[in-house]
Amino acid sequence: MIEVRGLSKKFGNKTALNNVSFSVGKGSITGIVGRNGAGKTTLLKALVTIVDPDEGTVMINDQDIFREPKAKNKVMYVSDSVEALKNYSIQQITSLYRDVYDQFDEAYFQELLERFKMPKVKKIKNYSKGRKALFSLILAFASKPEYVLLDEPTDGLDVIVKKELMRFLVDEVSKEEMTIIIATHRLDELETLADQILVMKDGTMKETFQLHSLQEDYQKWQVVYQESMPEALKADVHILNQTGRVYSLLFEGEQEEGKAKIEATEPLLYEALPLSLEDIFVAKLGGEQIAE
Ligand SMILES: Nc1ncnc2c1ncn2[C@@H]1O[C@H](COP(=O)(O)OP(=O)(O)OP(=O)(O)O)[C@@H](O)[C@H]1O
Repeated sequence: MIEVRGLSKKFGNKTALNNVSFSVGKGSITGIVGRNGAGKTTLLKALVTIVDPDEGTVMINDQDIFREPKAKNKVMYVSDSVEALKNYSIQQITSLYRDVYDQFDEAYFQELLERFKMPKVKKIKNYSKGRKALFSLILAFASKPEYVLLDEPTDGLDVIVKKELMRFLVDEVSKEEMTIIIATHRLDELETLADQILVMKDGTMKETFQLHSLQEDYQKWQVVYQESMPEALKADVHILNQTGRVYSLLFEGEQEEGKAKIEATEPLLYEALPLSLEDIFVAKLGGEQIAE
C-alpha cells in the first residue's frame, strides 16, 4: 500500500504540491488527472524521492521512503521522457537493469519485446518516439516492481498500440498483483482502466472518485421542456449543456430520486444518457475542463 500524507513542495515561490494526501491499495490502478502544471509529475517524482518534499510523508508497505531508502526499491517510475536512455544499446540497458534490479526477468523482457512487436534496433535512439516510450514501459515491467508509476504512458503511441498497452496493464494488475499509478490528461483512457481517480488542481488534491461506484452515485439525463427548465430543479442538478429547451443534466444521488425530481417538473420528455467521467469532472469543477 502507498500512503501519502500532507505532501507539500515549493519551487521558489511556485507551489507544486500543497498538502496532498491519498492512499493506493495493492493490486489496483489509480489515475491522477489534472491540467498542465497541476503537480502530477512532481507528485510521482516525490513517491520515488527524485523530488524531495518540503513537508509530508510517503509510506510504502508501511515504510517511510525518506527514512528507509530501501522501501522505494519496490517502486518504479517511468518518466514521459526517455532521453536519458537514448545512447545505449538494448544490450547495455538490459545489463544495467539486471545489475540494478534484483528481480529483473530477462525472459519476460524478451517476451514483452515480442508481444509489442518491437523492431530490432542497435540503439534506443533509433526507435520512434512511441517505441521509445513503449521500450521504457517494457523495461519497467520486466523489472517486476510492486508499484509502477507511469507519467503520460500513452503519449506518442498509435491507437492500436495504446489498446494493446491498456490490455497489458489490466493483465499485469490481475496476474501479478501489481499496483499502477498513471498520471495523464486522457480521462477517456482511464475510464476503462482505473479503479480510482485522483483529481489535481494547482498542486492540491481536489477530488477522489472510486470508479466502481460512479454509475450508482451519478446519472446523466437529457430533458426537454415546453419552455425552460423550472428554477426549482436548478438547485438539485448540474447543467452540463443547454441547447434551447433541451438540457443535459447531471444528478448526484440515486436513479429513482433523480427520476422523481425530473418528473415533478413535468418535462415534455426525458431519458437517461450514458455517463462519462468527463461529465462528472466538468460538473464538479465548476464547468472547467480537465482534459485538454
Ligand atoms: N524543477 C522545477 N523547478 C521549478 N518549477 C518546477 C519544477 N518542477 C515543476 N515545477 C513547477 O511546478 C508546477 C507543477 O509541475 P508538474 O510538472 O508537477 O505538473 P504536471 O501536472 O505534471 O504538468 P504536465 O501535465 O504539464 O506535465 C508547475 O507550475 C511547474 O512549472
